[in-house]
Amino acid sequence: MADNAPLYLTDECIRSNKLLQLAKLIPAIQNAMASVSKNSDEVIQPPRTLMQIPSLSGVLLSMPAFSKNDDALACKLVTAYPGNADKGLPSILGTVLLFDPTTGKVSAIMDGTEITTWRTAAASAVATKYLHNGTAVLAILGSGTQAQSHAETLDYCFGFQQIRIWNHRFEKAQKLTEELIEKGKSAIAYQSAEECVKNADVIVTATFASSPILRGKWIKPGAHINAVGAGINHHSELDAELYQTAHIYTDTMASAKTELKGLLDLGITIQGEVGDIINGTKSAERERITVFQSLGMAVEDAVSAKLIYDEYKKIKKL
Ligand SMILES: NC(=O)C1=CN([C@@H]2O[C@H](COP(=O)(O)OP(=O)(O)OC[C@H]3O[C@@H](n4cnc5c(N)ncnc54)[C@H](OP(=O)(O)O)[C@@H]3O)[C@@H](O)[C@H]2O)C=CC1
Ligand SMILES: O=C(O)C1=NCCCC1
Repeated sequence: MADNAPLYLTDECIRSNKLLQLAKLIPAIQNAMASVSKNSDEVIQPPRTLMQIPSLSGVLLSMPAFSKNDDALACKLVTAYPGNADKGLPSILGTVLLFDPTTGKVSAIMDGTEITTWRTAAASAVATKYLHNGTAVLAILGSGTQAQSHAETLDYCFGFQQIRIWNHRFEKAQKLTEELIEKGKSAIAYQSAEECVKNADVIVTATFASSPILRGKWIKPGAHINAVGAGINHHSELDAELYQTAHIYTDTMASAKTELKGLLDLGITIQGEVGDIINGTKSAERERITVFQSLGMAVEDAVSAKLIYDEYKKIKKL
């Protein structure tokens, strides 16, 4: 490889060299979320393009962003193909181009699945920190990649007494539960979503469900929900009653205007961005049911890619 050729970092390289560590990732994502909500030029992040391919049940998103504080300029191209599991592939596949911000030259090309997996869970951890009202019981609906990264990341941050897992196919809930138990966590698989979330403090929905899997009437007052999954829409996993009664925050209102149009058209109010709470420009009502409606932001990918690049150069002494 020529000296000035871009680095190529695969998901396996990122994993095996531990290039993306929660201890650094979570603060970086928190700063990025805060910056997005400041009226400044710290972050440039146009609304992403989201191209549906209905005949193949797939989606292709293009996500560019610049973070001045992190000196990170990147663009992620990412696909979501819910049917990929049958083909032995992750549902979410991505590639991130990281640029030298001063010249625009590509410095690294990275697989984007690890980045997407962990930065999404890190964003939920930040939202949970600012919106939750108790962290004894975590309930996760779904048992795929995001369910696993959320179990590990939220437990890393809050040390839950119990992690409950439900999946529409029970065997998969059992499998993730066993994996978590092997890692020393106190995990239980549930056959019923209602039983799984009963009295839970923090709930995660991370599925491709296109009709509600979580109902407002099942949830205790003050519970916090990280709604991560995007089936046909980003807001299909929770029922209308929940959206009508909860205080809802998102990561970026700029994307919410189009991607959550279905909710807004129902007259549902989005209180603001999690960054507003981090910045102290809005205050959370933790005693209410709160929802972090996660959309996913390009700047999260940019700062994650920069962390990986810097860590790789450090360990390889480049
Ligand atoms: N907000 C964000 O930033 C991001 C959001 N996402 C979204 O998170 C969700 C999960 O992604 P990921 O974990 O990578 O995907 P996986 O394919 O790894 O997991 C998907 C999970 O959803 C379950 N599932 C699939 N179809 C249905 C259904 N109709 N009803 C209920 N459950 C269903 C699967 O169960 P089984 O395998 O048994 O079918 C599995 O547990 C997706 O919607 C994805 O688009 C992903 C990345 C970033
Ligand atoms: O990377 C993201 O952000 C994604 N959001 C929605 C689903 C696909 C990936």
